[in-house]
Parts: sequence; C-alpha cells; structure tokens
Amino acid sequence: MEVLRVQRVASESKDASIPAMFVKSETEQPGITTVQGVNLEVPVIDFSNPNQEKVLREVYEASKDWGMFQIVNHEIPSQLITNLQGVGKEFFELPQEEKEVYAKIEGSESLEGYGTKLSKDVNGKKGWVDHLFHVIWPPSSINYRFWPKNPPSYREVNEEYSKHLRGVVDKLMKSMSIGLGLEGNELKEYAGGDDMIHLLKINYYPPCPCPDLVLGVPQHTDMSYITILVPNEVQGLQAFRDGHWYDVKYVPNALVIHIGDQMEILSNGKYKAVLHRTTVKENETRMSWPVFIEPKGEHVVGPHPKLVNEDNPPKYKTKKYKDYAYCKLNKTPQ
Ligand SMILES: O=C(O)CCC(=O)C(=O)O
Ligand SMILES: [Fe+2]
Repeated sequence: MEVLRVQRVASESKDASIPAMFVKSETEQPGITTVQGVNLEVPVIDFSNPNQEKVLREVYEASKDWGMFQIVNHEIPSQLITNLQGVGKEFFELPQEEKEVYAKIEGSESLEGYGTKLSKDVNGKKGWVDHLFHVIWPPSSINYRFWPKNPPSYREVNEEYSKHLRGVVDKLMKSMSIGLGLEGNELKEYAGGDDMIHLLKINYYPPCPCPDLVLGVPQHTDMSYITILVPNEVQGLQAFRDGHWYDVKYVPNALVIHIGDQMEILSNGKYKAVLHRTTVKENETRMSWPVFIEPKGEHVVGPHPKLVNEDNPPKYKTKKYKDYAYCKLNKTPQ
C-alpha cells in the first residue's frame, strides 16, 4: 500500500481541488481566522549587543510576555544556515523512493525518520506538510540511520550546524536562568545539562492550490524547553496573541525562538509556551528547520525547586518527561 505523502498529493493537485481530508473546519481555516494585513513583530533581540544586561532583560521580557522572539547576530554564520537549508531542500527534492529509505519505522515510539503525520486533528483533518526528524545531539543518542546520505554533504553540514547551535542553546538557557533569579548554570543543569536532546525536524510544506482552507502544522505548543527554528524566506508561521492569529514577520538571518511546555513548567509558569501554527502558499514551497531542545524520556520534569515556596506553590506536576509526552500526545489529562 502506498503511504500518504503530502508532497505527492500536491504534485497531483494541479487543479483547484484537494482531498477533503486536508480541508480544515471554518473555525481553523486561515483564510477566515487570520488577522489580515498585520505582521506580528515579535521582539527581535540583537545577541551581539555590547550591552548584555539589555539582552538579558529582553530575553526575560519576551519569554514572559510573548513566549516567542527572534535573535539576530547570533554567531551562526549565514553561509552555514544557507548550507543547512540547501542540503535539506536537496533531500526533499529526491525521488520519492529515495526518501522512503529513511521512513519512520511503523509502530516505533521514536519520532525519528521521514514521514507524514498519520494521526488526524480533533476534526479528523490532516496538515499540509511532510517532515524528517532526527536527533543531532548528544552523540550517544544519534541514530545516523535517519540522516540522509544524499546529498553527500548532509551529515557534515548538520554536524557543523549542531555545533554552533549548542552555543546558542547555552546562551539562551543562561539568560533565562538569570531572568528567573537563578545562577546562570542552574536552569540548564536542572533541565538535563549536556544530556538534553536536540531533535531536528525539517518541515516541507509544498504549494497548495487552496492555501486559505488548509494548515501546515495545526495549532500547538511545543513540548520542548525551547525550540530554535530556521525558516526559509516563505512566510507561514503564525502566533496566537490577544485572542487572534497573526502572521509572524519574517526577519532574514534570524533564529525564531519558541518557549515550549517544559520551559513554562520549569519556570513554574513565569515563561509562557507560545501557541502557534503554520500556513502554506499557493505557488511557493515553505520549509523550516526547528530544533527541539528537550529532556531525555527518563528525566524528571517539573518546576525548578528554587522557584517554588509556600507563597508560590508548584503549578505543574513533577513526572518523567516520557509520561508527560504520552499524556500530551494521547490528549489525556496531565
Ligand atoms: O514551520 C514553522 O515555522 C513552525 C513549525 C512548528 O511549529 C513545528 O514543527 O512544531
Ligand atoms: Fe511548533
């Protein structure tokens, strides 16, 4: 049996019709639910600002008020980002059979591999997106079976990106720690230190004849501590703010940072996980490269002990991350 791949559906949807399983209900359709003509300008933080006190303050405010911000001058060379995008794009442009070599293993609990989300949303609808997931850090958790061998430079480019990204993770975790009144290293240590998993996802959103009716990724908060995302130049990320959906402005060379559930929990609610979703375009392919920074499954997650006391009791349960993930993915109460 042929598996469903949105890239293939897209290539076969040349007229203005698409299979009904992708058409969202009116309460979700972006053509109806997006605030038109307004780009949400989430805070853009200059990481290289000589006034590092200001950077700390900006990271703190954005994590608390928005749950999302963009960073520029982050020391990841723009050529490296271009290369990361280039090798990812080359992979998705390979013939279908070559991509299927990396397909997610059916029945496996791991997210790793090439695929299309099989589960439908609450209304039984699917997203207009395919993806590839693989771990890029730590080395002991990497399974190269899911790293494309074609293009040949895929591995080298991704390893180089991962190396640079670790510096950004450290700086973000340190800033967020200080923002909460902790020592610079305390948040990362409690979160899992250098054992935290860096899980790369590549989203591939092919052109869609009716972009107003579908969503790429439906509304969600990420489960991670933080997510660091490189988009291509095709706008599509939306954030929910003050009760409405807005397009997030594309900023060249910026990394988009999302606060995820685990950071909200770790901070006992001080930092907010951002609700977001993606739209697609009629004539352009959108791609994005989020890296989810998350604990290992066995890691116990909950509010940092120094952030709770009698006056500020824990707002979230303490449990293993894998149990948290199970409840979230199966939509059972936490
Ligand atoms: O493509 C994007 O900009 C966001 C994707 C996303 O939210 C996700 O994959 O979790
Ligand atoms: Fe997300």
